[in-house]
Amino acid sequence: MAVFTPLDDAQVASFLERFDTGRLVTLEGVASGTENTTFFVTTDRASLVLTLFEQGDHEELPFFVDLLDYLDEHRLPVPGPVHDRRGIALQSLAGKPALLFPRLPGRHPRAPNLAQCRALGEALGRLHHVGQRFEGHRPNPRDLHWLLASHHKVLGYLTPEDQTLMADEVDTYQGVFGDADALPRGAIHGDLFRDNTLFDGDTLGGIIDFYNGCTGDLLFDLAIVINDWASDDDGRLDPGRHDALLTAYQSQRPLTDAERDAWPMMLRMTALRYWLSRLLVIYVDPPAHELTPHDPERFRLILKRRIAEGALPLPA
Ligand SMILES: Nc1ncnc2c1ncn2[C@@H]1O[C@H](COP(=O)(O)OP(=O)(O)O)[C@@H](O)[C@H]1O
Ligand SMILES: N[C@@H](CCOP(=O)(O)O)C(=O)O
Repeated sequence: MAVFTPLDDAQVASFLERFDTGRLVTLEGVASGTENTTFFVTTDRASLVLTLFEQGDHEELPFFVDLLDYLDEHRLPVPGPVHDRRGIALQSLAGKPALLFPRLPGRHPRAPNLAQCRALGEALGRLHHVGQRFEGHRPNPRDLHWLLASHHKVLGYLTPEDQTLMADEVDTYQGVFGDADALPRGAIHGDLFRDNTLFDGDTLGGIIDFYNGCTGDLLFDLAIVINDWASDDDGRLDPGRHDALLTAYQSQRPLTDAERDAWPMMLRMTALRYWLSRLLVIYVDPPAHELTPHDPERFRLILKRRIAEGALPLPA
């Protein structure tokens, strides 16, 4: 479930009076999602999504509002936060920070087809192209520094073989990604899994859940996408989806030589990033609310595949 803070019609009807979005017709809690409380709100004029922030550092919320405003102004398919009559987006409701968004059309693709991969690749390439000029700043919370500091916490829960695998990998990444300025940086989504996109048929309705958004290596974002969108059940890269995504991405932002060199290792580092974050959720820092944790094994498998098989050739 993802309604941690229940709301009633009267609370939301009164909340909506701050906006020019019409009067409440229906209020529906959204079951999916893992971190925040989400409601679908229908008014006599609009379909909206209401998010109450349940965790995280609330001081970071203005960064996410600025990022979404910026991407929306640049016509990226994201839900730009609705601003109230005074021009303010970030609100408070039931004692929690709250944002209202337009409801985007579509569903999360479970098995994305090639047209959907092309649409996502093109949108991500555009996001990274315009995101290089975004002036906000938030360090990547899941970068190499985090891997270095956090991986020790889970080693004791792993088999000796996996302990060696994880420790050796992190050591290797230090050699490859130690130079912070080597790769192009800008605004990134930071967690662009299939379930953070909505597709209406082959049309990308939008990209949601920017709360891992930050400023960091663009290649980090792209590697997260390829590992999630283009891996088969055995963790192998599917050449069709891989090439569709990367060709569309590069039509908007060609990769630099330094990025091409770093690519195989970035696929490995971002696989380990999720292996580790999922292990941390299970063993070290379980969420306050009861939720089914994501499976760490999926990303251990992907990591082992990338080590054994390397990356596929990058399209030109
Ligand atoms: N702007 C939006 N338009 C349509 N559906 C949305 C929108 N934002 C969120 N949702 C729906 O709400 C669910 C939970 O939102 P999400 O931001 O992913 O929550 P959480 O941060 O708790 O994981 C999504 O899976 C999606 O179904
Ligand atoms: N989408 C992720 C969860 C978000 O990552 P986190 O590092 O912020 O916990 C997943 O599938 O594990």
